[in-house]
Amino acid sequence: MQHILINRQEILKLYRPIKAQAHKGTQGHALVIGGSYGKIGSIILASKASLRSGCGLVTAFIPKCGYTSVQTSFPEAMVITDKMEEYISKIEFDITPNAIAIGMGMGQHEATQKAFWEFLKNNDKPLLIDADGINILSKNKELFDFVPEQAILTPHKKELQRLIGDWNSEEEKIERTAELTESKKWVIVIKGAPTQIISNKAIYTNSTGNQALATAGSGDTLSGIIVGLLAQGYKPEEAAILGVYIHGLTADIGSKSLGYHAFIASDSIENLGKAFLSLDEKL
Ligand SMILES: NC(=O)C1=CN([C@@H]2O[C@H](COP(=O)(O)OP(=O)(O)OC[C@H]3O[C@@H](n4cnc5c(N)ncnc54)[C@H](O)[C@@H]3O)[C@@H](O)[C@H]2O)[C@@H](O)CC1
Ligand SMILES: Nc1ncnc2c1ncn2[C@@H]1O[C@H](COP(=O)(O)OP(=O)(O)O)[C@@H](O)[C@H]1O
Ligand SMILES: [Mg+2]
Repeated sequence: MQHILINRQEILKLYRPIKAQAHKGTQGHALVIGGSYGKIGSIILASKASLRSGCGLVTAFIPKCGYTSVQTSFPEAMVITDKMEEYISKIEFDITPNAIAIGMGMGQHEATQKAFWEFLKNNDKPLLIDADGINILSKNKELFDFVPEQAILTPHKKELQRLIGDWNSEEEKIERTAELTESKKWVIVIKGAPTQIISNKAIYTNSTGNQALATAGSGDTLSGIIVGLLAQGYKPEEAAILGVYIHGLTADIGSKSLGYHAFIASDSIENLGKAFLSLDEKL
């Protein structure tokens, strides 16, 4: 397996500045699906992060109870609601997104699991699966066959354990994740310190980020950044690599003034501008 360090030099090979002639219609439309009663914030963070990563439009698909909070806290987002108040029961939409992220804050209600299954069967868009999307997959391994090649999965340690079972060493963890990646042709982002991405017989280790990210919603924000890049047409592996690097940079930049204690996931979103600008700087 090839080992690659994700550093500025590697990132500049794949980062594309936004063209002067761009408009919201050319920048891509991200759809963020998830949330449940008490966890609508995850979708606010993810959808904000996607728009602040350069995509042109974002739609949030959430249960009804989240409608006012998303529209109020983030007026730039469009919202489609499920017919149920507190959880997602059927994923239907009349838009044509360029990429979809699903699972953040979604919960695992029986009806949500069914809706997720139906969604997987019908979806043909570039896809990121996080949090409860991964948890539902882990409980129903027969669903693996409906997850398309090139899907990005973003488990943290516990979610990865649910997905592949426990491991006895770091080597075994990487080996088993690589086997899964290889057999399904997925891109797996193993979140942690550092985050590692396994894709197409290579392992990419990120060089940005710090303990400021050890805070609620950091992963939801990362999912939003990656789906925003996917919607702009980055290939899944590129979107995962660039997304993880930029997410880490927001913490490296933000923690200089906030420190590690006070930094929260919204500060990642606040610092996305500086993070992207740093890629345009000539060093
Ligand atoms: N504001 C919101 O709406 C939030 C919603 N969230 C959602 O809440 C749901 C539950 O997610 P959780 O991840 O909290 O629950 P999980 O039960 O999946 O994971 C939490 C456990 O994993 C452990 N863990 C996580 N990362 C680890 C690492 N790198 N190394 C070792 N252990 C690690 C934690 O210590 C904890 O015991 C998800 O759907 C998530 O998206 C969370 O993102 C928190 C914020
Ligand atoms: N000590 C750390 N150093 C670097 N990155 C970290 C650290 N702790 C957490 N992170 C990052 O923060 C994110 C946490 O994701 P996750 O656990 O899914 O959060 P949540 O579900 O609350 O949104 C991951 O991207 C992870 O790599
Ligand atoms: Mg998470």
